[in-house]
Amino acid sequence: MIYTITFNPALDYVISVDHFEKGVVNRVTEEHIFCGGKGINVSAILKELGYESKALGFVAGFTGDEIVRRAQSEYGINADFIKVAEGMSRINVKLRSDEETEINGIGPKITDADLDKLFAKLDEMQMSDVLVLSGSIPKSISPTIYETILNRLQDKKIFSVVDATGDLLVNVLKYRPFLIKPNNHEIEEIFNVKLQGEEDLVKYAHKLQEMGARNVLISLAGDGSLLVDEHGGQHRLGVCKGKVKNSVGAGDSMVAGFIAGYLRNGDYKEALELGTACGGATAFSESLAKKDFIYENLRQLRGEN
Ligand SMILES: Nc1ncnc2c1ncn2[C@@H]1O[C@H](COP(=O)(O)OP(=O)(O)O)[C@@H](O)[C@H]1O
Ligand SMILES: O=P(O)(O)OC[C@H]1O[C@](O)(COP(=O)(O)O)[C@@H](O)[C@@H]1O
Repeated sequence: MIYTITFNPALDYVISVDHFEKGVVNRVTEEHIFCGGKGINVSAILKELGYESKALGFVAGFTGDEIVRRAQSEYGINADFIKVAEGMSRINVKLRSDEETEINGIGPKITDADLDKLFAKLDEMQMSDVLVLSGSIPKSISPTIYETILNRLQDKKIFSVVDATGDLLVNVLKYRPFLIKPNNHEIEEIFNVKLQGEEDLVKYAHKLQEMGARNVLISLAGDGSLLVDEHGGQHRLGVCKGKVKNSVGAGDSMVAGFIAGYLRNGDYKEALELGTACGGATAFSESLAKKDFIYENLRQLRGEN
């Protein structure tokens, strides 16, 4: 079974404004609301690819109810969220204008008793299950929570996938996650450097492996991605061709596609190609990508069209 955890799900409020200006009233020309949060997005794309998963995490308030409703009705995923008493789930604003700007909210208060309920669900995990830990965590939780979870599951020999930023990511590397997927900006933040080219990408991927990661997938938005696999293989791939509509969720889609591609027969090239097709298909869609469009992008990427 595949489990995803979204500690801080959100309603993504995606708005378009012509030439956004600070300090004045801006009028929205287009608006959409989607159910979001990294783990939920991963579960949604896995479902498109034919893989069931259990989407775990915490929700609160009316926004939390709406997140669960949409996760089930729009994505058809098995949403097993814990409802917490205080606060509300986030509304994350995604502003599309001359530049893309994101404003991500804080999230509800999660108590130790709430966390215990999550641990009880995780205790059901079996050997070879996949656990996807992705996204930020609400301020009310200790920043060591990802470590706590992986430490707790250490003896179960699960495959863990971590898509998070800063210390949240760095501190779990000692648990040898199967896959991490930082983007280039996150690498720069972690190592406090400015990446200077392809050689630097390989260099920092190797550093992350030395720190414990097994497979490192660095995503580069419109410039594609680099995978350094645990056997030392380097795979550099470009992107699918298309017109970008909304790149929110492209990274999560790539993670889902990579997992599904890998689960098919353990082949890294296939995993990276399917991840790239999912990332591209989401970037070229108004919301998360649908199955047919993902496979259309995969065929285009492989030159089969
Ligand atoms: N503009 C784009 N054109 C084509 N593919 C894209 C585009 N943006 C993202 N993708 C695909 O999605 C993947 C993940 O996107 P990225 O923006 O790097 O992730 P994140 O959202 O985590 O920062 C990229 O490696 C690429 O394959
Ligand atoms: O938990 P974080 O880091 O605040 O990110 C949450 C946001 O990331 C998303 O999951 C999209 O992530 P990506 O664009 O990186 O795939 C949104 O749905 C959500 O608003």
